[in-house]
Parts: sequence; C-alpha cells; structure tokens
Amino acid sequence: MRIHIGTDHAGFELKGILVSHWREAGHEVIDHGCYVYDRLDDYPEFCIACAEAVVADPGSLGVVLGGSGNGEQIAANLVDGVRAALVWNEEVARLARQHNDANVAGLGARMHPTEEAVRILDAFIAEPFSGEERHQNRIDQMADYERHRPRRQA
Ligand SMILES: O=C(CO)[C@H](O)[C@H](O)COP(=O)(O)O
Repeated sequence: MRIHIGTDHAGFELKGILVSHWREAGHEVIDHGCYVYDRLDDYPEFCIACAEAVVADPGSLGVVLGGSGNGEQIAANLVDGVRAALVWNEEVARLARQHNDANVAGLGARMHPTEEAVRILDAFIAEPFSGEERHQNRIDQMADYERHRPRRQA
C-alpha cells in the first residue's frame, strides 16, 4: 500500500512514528510535511498536499494528523475526489473504509495515546471497501454532487 501522510506541528511526532512503523511493515510512505516542528505552522497546506496526492495516485490512501484532526479532515475534504473521515476508534476506522470507501483518514494526535493512534490507523489502512451496492450508491450520489455543484467565480 502507498500511504500519503500530512500533518501540522500537533501531529509531527506521531507522523515520525507512523512513517517508520509503516515502512518497516513494507508500505511505501510519502511524507507531505510538515518536515520540521514549528508550533506556529498551519495545517491546510500539508493536508491539502496530502489529499491532492491521494487523488492523483488511485489506490493509495492518505492520513492527515493534527491536534483534533477536525481541521485536517476539513482541509482534505476540500479536494475533489477525497472522502476524508475523522477516525477516533478502530471500528470507526474500519467502517470508514467498509461503508464510505474513505481514501483519507483524519486523526487527532492529541486525542489518543500513541499506541492507540497507531492501532486506529492500522485498522484504516488494512480494511477494504465492502463494494456493497447500497454503499456505492451513496458514494456515487456525493460524487455526482461534487461534479455538478456551482463553482464560485474568481
Ligand atoms: O487540530 C487542529 C486543527 O483542527 C490543529 O492541530 C490545532 O488547532 C493546533 O492547535 P495549536 O495551534 O493551539 O497548537
């Protein structure tokens, strides 16, 4: 699995742990920053870069980290083709893949002990989409909205 990852300062330490963990497990991990700890950095650029990379790389998954994961998930979801889910336990992480075919997980690094955060994201990465028709129909409805929604004039 190729995993794209992005974070602000709040998830910087966890990102390092995850990158090593997944590389050791044989995954290819692409780091979209932040690359140094800066307590004043802003999550949108890292999360949007990560989300764009996921869309450009079909079959890959993304992970965006922050303090709560909320803003990170919101930022990722601005990118067309992204379905980012805030994952806060292993079951929610698995359901994000099974039911929603989420291609990005947002997680709050300040909300979990490290081992728990790793378990939640491992569950996300390992779980396939169920492919069940009812779930696909709902995803198609959102994709249809995404394609046809009115765009703001520049
Ligand atoms: O979770 C986040 C956004 O949803 C950010 O990581 C969080 O807001 C950063 O907080 P601070 O600037 O106080 O370190």
